[in-house]
Amino acid sequence: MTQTVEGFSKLSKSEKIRWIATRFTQNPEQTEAVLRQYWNSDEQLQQLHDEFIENTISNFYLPLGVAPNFLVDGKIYALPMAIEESSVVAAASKAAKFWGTRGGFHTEILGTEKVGQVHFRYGGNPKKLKAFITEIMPVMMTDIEPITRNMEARGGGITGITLREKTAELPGYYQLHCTFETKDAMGANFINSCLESLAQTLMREAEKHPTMSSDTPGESRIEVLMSILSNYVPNCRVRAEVRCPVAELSEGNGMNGRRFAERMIQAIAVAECEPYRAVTHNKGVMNGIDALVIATGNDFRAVEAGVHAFAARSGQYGSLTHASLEGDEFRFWIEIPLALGTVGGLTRLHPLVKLALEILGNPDAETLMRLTAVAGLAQNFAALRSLVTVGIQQGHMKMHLLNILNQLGATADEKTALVDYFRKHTVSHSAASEQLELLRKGK
Ligand SMILES: CC(C)(COP(=O)([O-])OP(=O)([O-])OC[C@H]1O[C@@H](n2cnc3c(N)ncnc32)[C@H](O)[C@@H]1OP(=O)([O-])[O-])[C@@H](O)C(=O)NCCC(=O)NCCSC(=O)C[C@@](C)(O)CC(=O)[O-]
Ligand SMILES: NC(=O)C1=CN([C@@H]2O[C@H](COP(=O)(O)OP(=O)(O)OC[C@H]3O[C@@H](n4cnc5c(N)ncnc54)[C@H](O)[C@@H]3O)[C@@H](O)[C@H]2O)C=CC1
Repeated sequence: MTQTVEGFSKLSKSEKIRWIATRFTQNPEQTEAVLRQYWNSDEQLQQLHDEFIENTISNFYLPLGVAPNFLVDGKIYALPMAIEESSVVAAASKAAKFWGTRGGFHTEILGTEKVGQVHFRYGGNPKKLKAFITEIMPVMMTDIEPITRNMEARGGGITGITLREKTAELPGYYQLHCTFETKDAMGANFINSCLESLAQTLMREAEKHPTMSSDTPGESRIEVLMSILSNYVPNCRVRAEVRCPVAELSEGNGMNGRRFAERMIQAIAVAECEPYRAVTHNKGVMNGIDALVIATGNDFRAVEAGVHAFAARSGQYGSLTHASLEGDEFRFWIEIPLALGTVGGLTRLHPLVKLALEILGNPDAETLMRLTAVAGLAQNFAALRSLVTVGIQQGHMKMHLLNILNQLGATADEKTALVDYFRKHTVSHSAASEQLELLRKGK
């Protein structure tokens, strides 16, 4: 049976499922049953989900958890988190509880500037190009006005357009480097529409212009390659911080507060100079960030790409979080670029996203940036706190126990008994398997 297909996109949903099930799975009836099991019983709702993407055959569930007790800038929040990994929500909750009694999290928006670029080639005199761009700038702004009008009314729009010569990096390569304010939208579609308008004007005017036109009639010497936003947004940045006297750090850490603070700072110093550690350190930060980004219907690929580029901005990939100990005061903070939206994309469409935003008090984009940075900082604090004290496995495996028992096919009663047993014993896959066997043998 052939495993390639022409016109798959034109098949009905049932036909797509049948085609996939019969060609790629052992038991097509069971495959169809599993896929249908995850359909929503409300047909309209299912259709909404089907239409989010293309070739939809089912829904892919992720658990939605909630981490309560986040005191951020004097206000209490419960953070909705969509994530598949056990212990992340518990860790965030524990960190929130800890800092809630120590003044909470303090945040600051350091900028909201988004970026997009028109990449083009030009083989002529750079001075002539500069003069030409200056000359056509008013035309560009007039042409783009229908796209920017509404955003400007909200206080946003294009904030800058500069010609950048990049011929040292790549022969003939120039760009229009543009900056934007997109208010409560992440802004990808707005920015891309603006850039494509700028590119069209650039090409059109170059064809007409005596110094820019090529020898071939109807062609210009400027050739636009592509127009696209950048997901690197170092000036759309937020800072979140916690601080307290070292004496207040000892609680629950099993060690003197100053020693704990010093070990935290050392752990960050390791992540600053050792990329193998920095990647895992930042993965822990992203546990919190991605979970909130996904729950609020934002683009986690965009956030991930931008954050890691920022972590490598010095040329060496390093820690996203930082800590200091000045006198008796311990400070722990994160500075992170985040282009997020509370309008646009799926934010007003997906019922669970709408609910997640409601739980957060229907924040504007800046507030969501603040809360997301806090989620990353809290997560990193929880992970480092475990790492520099008892180790990660104790808490993580405690949370992972139910997954292990489910994998082993434990019944509800067996799970209750073994959760109780492992309150006082170290969890591992083999220990869980052994104890389940003993339980079943009645020992
Ligand atoms: C896992 C804990 C929280 C246990 O911590 P614990 O001290 O055993 O928890 P506890 O039972 O004493 O409870 C204290 C609080 O923790 C929370 N908590 C506790 N249990 C639950 C639960 N079942 N459900 C929800 N919340 C829970 C909750 O806030 C609770 O307060 P309460 O609700 O009772 O008032 C702790 O050990 C911890 O924070 N560990 C860190 C876990 C972690 O970072 N996981 C991420 C996955 S590992 C990874 O991917 C990243 C990493 C580690 O590699 C990054 C890096 O290397 O930097
Ligand atoms: N490289 C990337 O990151 C790319 C991402 N995308 C996708 O684009 C989507 C995000 O694009 P957006 O333009 O944000 O969404 P969108 O296209 O849904 O537009 C948001 C629109 O909402 C309107 N709006 C209403 N109230 C507003 C307010 N208070 N502030 C700002 N705008 C307001 C504006 O017209 C704005 O353009 C995401 O789904 C993302 O995955 C698309 C292309 C590339």
